[in-house]
Amino acid sequence: MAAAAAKASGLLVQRPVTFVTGNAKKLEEVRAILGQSIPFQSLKLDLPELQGEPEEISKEKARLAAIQVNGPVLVEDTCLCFNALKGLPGMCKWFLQKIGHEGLNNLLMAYEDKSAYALCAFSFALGPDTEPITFLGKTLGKIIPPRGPTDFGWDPIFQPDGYEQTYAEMPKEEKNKISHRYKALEMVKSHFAEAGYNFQTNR
Ligand SMILES: O=c1nc[nH]c2c1ncn2[C@H]1C[C@H](O)[C@@H](COP(=O)(O)OP(=O)(O)OP(=O)(O)O)O1
Ligand SMILES: [Mg+2]
Repeated sequence: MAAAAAKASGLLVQRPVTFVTGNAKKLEEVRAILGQSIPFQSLKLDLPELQGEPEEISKEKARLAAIQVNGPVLVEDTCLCFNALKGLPGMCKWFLQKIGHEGLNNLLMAYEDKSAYALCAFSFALGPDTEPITFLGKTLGKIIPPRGPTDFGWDPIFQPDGYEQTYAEMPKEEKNKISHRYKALEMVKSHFAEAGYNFQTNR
């Protein structure tokens, strides 16, 4: 209902948008990609690593975050999906932590098909009583033995289609122009522009 009201009149929303994540590298990219287009504050919270379809995980994260923040929240869930494994390992934070880049490569050893996609699901909720809306961004590529800096997740083993470099080897600006996160955020921006939200930036 709040969303409809904001849409109808471009009404002031009395709170700032809070991007909730426990991952500093994600936050860095979101800042770089959004620039000044959507002003937001951030909150470091480790939301539960839920399982299920990416869109549902993301929505549930937004519901949990909106309760904690009691205001407008933006969250995202990202997964790396292997086509040979029908989209698994999906919820890959624990996979990465336990088996690493080598283990993720080994998962594909039995398969010819090394193709994969990075999927990012952003969800936005105006508050704890509104249903989150989700925006998906997907970048296709393949899984390769690690190359490049190892400071962000599975970046070293993901080489996007049409590129000779892994996400990790690319300059940040390049990754941020083609990434799953960039694509999802383009949709978030369009939604914000259409809805005409006018968020108050300080409480
Ligand atoms: O662009 C990326 N490039 C490489 N690795 C990435 C990327 N984006 C997420 N990742 C990693 C982080 C985590 O190991 C898993 C996603 O899990 P995911 O639950 O979405 O992230 P998280 O738990 O680190 O942060 P959050 O507090 O927002 O849930 O993939
Ligand atoms: Mg997480």
